[in-house]
Amino acid sequence: MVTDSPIIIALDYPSLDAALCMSDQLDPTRCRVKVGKELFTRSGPAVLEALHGRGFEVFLDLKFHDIPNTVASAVQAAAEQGVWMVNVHASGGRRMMEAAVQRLDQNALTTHLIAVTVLTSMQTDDLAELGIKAPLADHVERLALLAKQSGLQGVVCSAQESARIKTLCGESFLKVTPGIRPSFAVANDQQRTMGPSEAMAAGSSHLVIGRPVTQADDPMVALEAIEAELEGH
Ligand SMILES: O=c1ccn([C@@H]2O[C@H](COP(=O)(O)O)[C@@H](O)[C@H]2O)c(=O)[nH]1
Repeated sequence: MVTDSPIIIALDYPSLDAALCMSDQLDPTRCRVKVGKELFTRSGPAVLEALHGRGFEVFLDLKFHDIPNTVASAVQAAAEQGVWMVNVHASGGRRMMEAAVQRLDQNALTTHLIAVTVLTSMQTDDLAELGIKAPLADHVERLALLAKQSGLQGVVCSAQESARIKTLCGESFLKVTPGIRPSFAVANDQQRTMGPSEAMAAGSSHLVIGRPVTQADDPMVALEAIEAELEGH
């Protein structure tokens, strides 16, 4: 089932049952879902099968980061399971990203491949500790351009960087943005945040939303509030 909604709900749960309990309250015509490291490590490919069976398009957010051949094989494995989107870390470099793109092309796999720039939980000081002296926004832009030149379809970035990446990499280059925080939600461990409608106005193509919905007292009320805020975008 295909949706036009920019919303991707992060199913960060410790079991298949818990994730499916949430997904059974969601409508695949109104959002996509994201499977990350915790859920996939616990439930394996069964979760993808179960979500696909319910009609959801799935972003498999495993953020591969390894040598080119290993990443290309992992991306191929993900795509062969029918996921809508998969990702790698842009800091794995050009050869790694090109190998992943080439592997998808060689096998006629149409899964969207995007790259993580700088995690939305990080700030400039965190980069400085890693020896990266550039301002955070500059580093994000550098990695986004590298991802584009390597043939990827988009990046994971903070919505704070979406406008600049849109200018640099073009409108059709995907800007998938976690760290989305509606006014009723707390930041948790996110550092670079933005509200849903502000993020869309800034040029985000997709909004990744986890705890503001999944840990709300009533997840569906929280999701409807976000959808209402987004009406018109
Ligand atoms: O830079 C990144 C990359 C991925 N994520 C993931 O998105 C969700 C966000 O969940 P919230 O509960 O809305 O904070 C989560 O699965 C992260 O692993 C990210 O936050 N930042």
